[in-house]
Amino acid sequence: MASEKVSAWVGEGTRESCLGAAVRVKPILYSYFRSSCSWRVRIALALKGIAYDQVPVNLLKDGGQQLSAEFKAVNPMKQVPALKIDGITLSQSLAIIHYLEDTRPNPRLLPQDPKKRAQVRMISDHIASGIQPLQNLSVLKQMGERKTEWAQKCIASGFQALEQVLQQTAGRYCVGDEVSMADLCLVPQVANAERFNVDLGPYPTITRINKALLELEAFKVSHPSRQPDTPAELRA
Ligand SMILES: O=C(O)/C=C\C(=O)CC(=O)CC(=O)O
Repeated sequence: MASEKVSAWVGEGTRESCLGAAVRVKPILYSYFRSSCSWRVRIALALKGIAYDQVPVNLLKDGGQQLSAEFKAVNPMKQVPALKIDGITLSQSLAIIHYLEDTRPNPRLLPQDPKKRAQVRMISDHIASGIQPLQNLSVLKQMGERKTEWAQKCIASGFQALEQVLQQTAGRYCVGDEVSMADLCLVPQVANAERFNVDLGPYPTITRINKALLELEAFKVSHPSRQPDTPAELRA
């Protein structure tokens, strides 16, 4: 955390102007460049054209800045992302994305058709609850030398199911031809798979959709290689 950003840690979503009226201030995203859950939210903010400030929280430095008393005051769950917006602080990436969808509906990230909507939520939950938490930093720390093998196993098993599901739901993207919340979950999870050297050969649909999504500007600007806290050696 850069010292000039400290004020952001205690800032509210709104401030009083000199005339006393509440003025909407830019949302503040607490993020870590390589956190897949933070990336989901960065994509949503980019797609919806929401300007925001970023406060980097380094998950490795100082024993993990997310565990500091300072950050715990922002998010008692001690995880990124957290988003200060409209006077409240939200955490949990899917809850944040749902709030953005409810308050800033364009472009929509959930299809109108109830069946497609359910499929988007099904895929999002499968990744956000069924894959990513099993290979999260806190779990991998417990796995010691088996860390990579464990991460590969969890991701591969989740991707086997996902590949089958996508063969039924996908068009150009995860569900039909519209970018949805499911796509915001897919791309960061594929990046984690690549990081842990998971063989993506058995998942042609996942690979094809990931490639198509990475061509979109919102996925590019939010990419871990282009964040304020991306180390020089990992910059694009
Ligand atoms: O630089 C690091 O190694 C620390 C943490 C991460 O990558 C983020 C995660 O915990 C994994 C994830 O978002 O799925």
